[in-house]
Amino acid sequence: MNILACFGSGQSRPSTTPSSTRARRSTFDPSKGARVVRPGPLPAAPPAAAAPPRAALAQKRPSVLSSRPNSAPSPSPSSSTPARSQAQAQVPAQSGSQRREDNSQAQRSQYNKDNMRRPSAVGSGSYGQANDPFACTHLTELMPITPIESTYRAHSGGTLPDGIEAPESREQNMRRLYVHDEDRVLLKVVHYGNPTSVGIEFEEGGDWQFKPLWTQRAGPRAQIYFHPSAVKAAIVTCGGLCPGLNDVIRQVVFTLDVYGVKEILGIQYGFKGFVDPKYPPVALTRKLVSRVHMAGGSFLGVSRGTPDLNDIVDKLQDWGINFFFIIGGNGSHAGAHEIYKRCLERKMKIAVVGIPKTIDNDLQLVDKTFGFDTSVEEAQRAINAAFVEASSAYNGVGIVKLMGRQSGFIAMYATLASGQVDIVLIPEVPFVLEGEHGVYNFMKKRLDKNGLCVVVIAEGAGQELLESSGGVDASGNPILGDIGKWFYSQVKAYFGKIKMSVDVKYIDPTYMIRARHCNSSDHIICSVLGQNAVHGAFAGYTDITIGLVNTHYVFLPIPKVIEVARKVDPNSNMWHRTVTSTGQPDFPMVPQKISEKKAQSQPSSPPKSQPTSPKSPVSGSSRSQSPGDPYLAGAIHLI
Ligand SMILES: Nc1ncnc2c1ncn2[C@@H]1O[C@H](COP(=O)(O)OP(=O)(O)O)[C@@H](O)[C@H]1O
Ligand SMILES: O=P(O)(O)OC[C@H]1O[C@](O)(COP(=O)(O)O)[C@@H](O)[C@@H]1O
Repeated sequence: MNILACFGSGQSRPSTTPSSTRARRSTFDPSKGARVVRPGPLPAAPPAAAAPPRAALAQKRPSVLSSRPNSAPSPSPSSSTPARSQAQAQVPAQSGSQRREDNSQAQRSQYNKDNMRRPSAVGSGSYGQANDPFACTHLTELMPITPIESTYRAHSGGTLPDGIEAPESREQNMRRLYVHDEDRVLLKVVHYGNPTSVGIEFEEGGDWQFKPLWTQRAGPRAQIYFHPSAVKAAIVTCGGLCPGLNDVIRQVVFTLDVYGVKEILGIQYGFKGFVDPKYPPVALTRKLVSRVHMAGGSFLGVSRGTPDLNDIVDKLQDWGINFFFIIGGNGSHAGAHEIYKRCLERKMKIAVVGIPKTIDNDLQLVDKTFGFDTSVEEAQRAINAAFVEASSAYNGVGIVKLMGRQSGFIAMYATLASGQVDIVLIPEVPFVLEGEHGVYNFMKKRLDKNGLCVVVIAEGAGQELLESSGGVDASGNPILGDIGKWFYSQVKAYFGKIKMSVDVKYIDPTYMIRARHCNSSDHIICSVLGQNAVHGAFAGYTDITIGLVNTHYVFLPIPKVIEVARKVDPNSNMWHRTVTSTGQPDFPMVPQKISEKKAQSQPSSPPKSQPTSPKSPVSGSSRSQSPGDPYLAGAIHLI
């Protein structure tokens, strides 16, 4: 691939990795870790040698407050002086820059004291607990490192020259630039009032009590664990395309540049770029990436397929990489986690940071992934075209197939957004086509009533109806049968059989929705994710990814987000809203009358501590996922 294809001809070609760096194999040397450039001004870190091993911390994490070496010291109980006067009181005759630093420290301490909320103030739950599932791995748990004062200066773009005293207001601003390591974001914000509440999730054992789960707030820290001049970063984009990839790369590069990092490598064509000598890494600069966000795709290239991860780790070591940013989905994050573990075995001081990319939005825990909004927006164009065609034709039927191999988020959101869809079919909600309660019959009803019918079908829907190849792609993802084309031919056959004249149009915008550049909302998400990935690495975290949780950006441990791919919950409010909007009924696989159902099993009150299946006679879409009662709600609806 011509790496500059998307920039036009006026730019110079990026240089490839210098051979000298390729030849050098770096080994971890604690003494050459982070260099302290300005001793003193920040709260002292605990002695490096005292850093407990990771395993011990995982077992015994008494409090996040004390487990992080860069936690600010607890403020003295007697100190109640306002930040400014306290800071002034502590400053003897000093140089301007020294005084500025001490002021800054005192103000930060006071600020922390004033603003610190202990677990008791925010409720119990995961915060600071020994088994906190969202505690992120910090490099100091793995090896001794001494932090330094952050070089990130978002306000000024650089430090003031020595001898020039900053105005007080600037110091105050700086104090507010950093996120404290103890800041947390609540993961689940709904406190369910009853076990039948829609969307409720049950813990093991059927516990539905509200348990606060806290995630770690992302953002720049006052102390960093790598000196920018010692950082060599690598960025890779893996998996399928997604709008916004270039935006994320751009912001990672910009933010590294603001910290002062000079060496940034772009790995070409995903993980393959580590092992294919035809595509060596390219040197990335602020100038080179400044306009890449205007184009879709990834200017570095993407790929699927799994090269030997040891080869990748060899290359990271050979090239001296100590920041590794992986922009990818579930598969890439699984790879990132494996790479982190292998780096750990080799005692490499490296921050492995993921940035979730999945157009399917199928990543656990986060509000949404970047590019998803854009794909939903682009899908509107296809749905609208289907609607226009259908509404202008005699008995017009428009069918749109949308991406979503194993989850129907794009189809669901695009349907809700468009307001032009009669039926949406997704992988998570099985359906029957034939019969009184099947899809075809409902299509006929809509045609009889409105003269048109628009159907959105996710590519992973109804796979059980098709002959699948059973194969997998290079990354191990299942290769699906083409449900869109198949459904199109079946619809034509059905209406032919019942001798009803229909005009069926089929639109498959699959690659159009992910090949475009992103919309404004995604530009913003990409920017903040990219920036926070760099903040996370400098803050010393590893094996983390960045997510948007309840509108806040957080660091999440990679293992938590890849436990299982996210799917549309048919018991969720959002699915109910969607079918309320389309007006479609359930298309149950095994339609049964409620009387038959009752005869089969005498329902008793649910066993203690077991979820009660929520039933919604209105939408009929609230399907219990418990095996004994699969479609009771659908049966109620049909009566
Ligand atoms: N379980 C896994 N362990 C290690 N690496 C994986 C795993 N699954 C996928 N990968 C790697 O991640 C890359 C992207 O995975 P893929 O499934 O294609 O996309 P995505 O990351 O979007 O899910 C692949 O090139 C492959 O090398
Ligand atoms: O044809 P390709 O490039 O394998 O991509 C198609 C697949 O990628 C997806 O978009 C998911 O990929 P990502 O999770 O990597 O974004 C699926 O919806 C779709 O089946």
